[in-house]
Amino acid sequence: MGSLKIENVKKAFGPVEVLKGINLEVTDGEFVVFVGPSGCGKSTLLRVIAGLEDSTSGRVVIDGEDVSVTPPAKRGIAMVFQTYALYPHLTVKNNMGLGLKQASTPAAEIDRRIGIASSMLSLEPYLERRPAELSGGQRQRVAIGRAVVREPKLFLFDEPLSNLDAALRVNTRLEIAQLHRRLKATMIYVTHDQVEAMTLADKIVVLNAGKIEQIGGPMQLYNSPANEFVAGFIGSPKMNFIDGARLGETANTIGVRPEHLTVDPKSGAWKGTVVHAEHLGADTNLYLDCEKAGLITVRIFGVYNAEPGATLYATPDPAKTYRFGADGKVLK
Ligand SMILES: Nc1ncnc2c1ncn2[C@@H]1O[C@H](COP(=O)(O)OP(=O)(O)OP(=O)(O)O)[C@@H](O)[C@H]1O
Repeated sequence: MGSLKIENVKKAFGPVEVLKGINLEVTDGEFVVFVGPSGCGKSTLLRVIAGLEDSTSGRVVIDGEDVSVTPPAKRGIAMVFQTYALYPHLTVKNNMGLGLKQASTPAAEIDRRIGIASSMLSLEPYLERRPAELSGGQRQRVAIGRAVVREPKLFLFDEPLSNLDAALRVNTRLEIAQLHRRLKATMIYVTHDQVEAMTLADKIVVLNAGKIEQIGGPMQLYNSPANEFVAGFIGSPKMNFIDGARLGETANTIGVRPEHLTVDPKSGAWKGTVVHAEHLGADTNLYLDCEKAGLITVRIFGVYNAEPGATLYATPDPAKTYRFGADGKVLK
């Protein structure tokens, strides 16, 4: 079991309040991702759940038990850090087993659990190596393995892929997704990368300046963002925001995703000039400077040849256009 309830958690460092009243429920087996820009408080929230940081007020409840003042080691959690935090002088096997040994787990049980975890994470060939003899990706798998053997109620991941190169990040992301499916464990994962959030999460918590902007499944946030912040944060390239007044609209801002615009050289809603074309192979990002809408991004599936300076018309899909009020909230 591994449910979590966060009740009105606030955290201040001196006069600065970095968590401004967080409420959240995580059910057993869920994969929840905290995402938001740098400094929004996601790591602090994770550290409060882990007990590495005391909240200023509010409660953390794990499996129905208030653990707000319980020391980290007694909360039934295991944390995986960005920096791996492995002991350099210990072998992979001993790094993975150390926590269990310290908790006086019988040696046969430690071996059994290391066997299962190392097989899941393809670490069997490296058990006798030391961290310095491993690649970054392998080290992170050891850090994940060390969490797995503890059979925690909650797995906490703090930007675990940030130190890996792009290809390894994709591989390790896939491994974490498969691990979650196999273990059916509750996982809480912090990242500033919206792609990681979209690909891993059952539920995404979008944080901004110490507050939750929206909670929802990846597609819910993509299709029905509650406000301009979430609309701009989820999705890549970012949603285009256009001043409503420029388009003769009553809404303060009009939002349209680059993939929900089409282009035509002869006619369309917004006449523009090609500023730049990015050829990504599978698709093309066009940057258009439009008379009405200003500088916008259009994403076209496949290859599209457009010379800078050429005239193109962009047309938004009206069914996929968002309207925002002056307070940034989406208008229904
Ligand atoms: N120990 C501390 N003392 C004072 N301020 C802190 C401390 N830890 C974090 N902060 C501040 O709290 C805010 C939130 O930090 P936090 O690390 O939670 O953000 P984050 O969303 O995880 O950002 P990042 O993605 O950059 O890691 C930041 O402004 C940070 O400077």
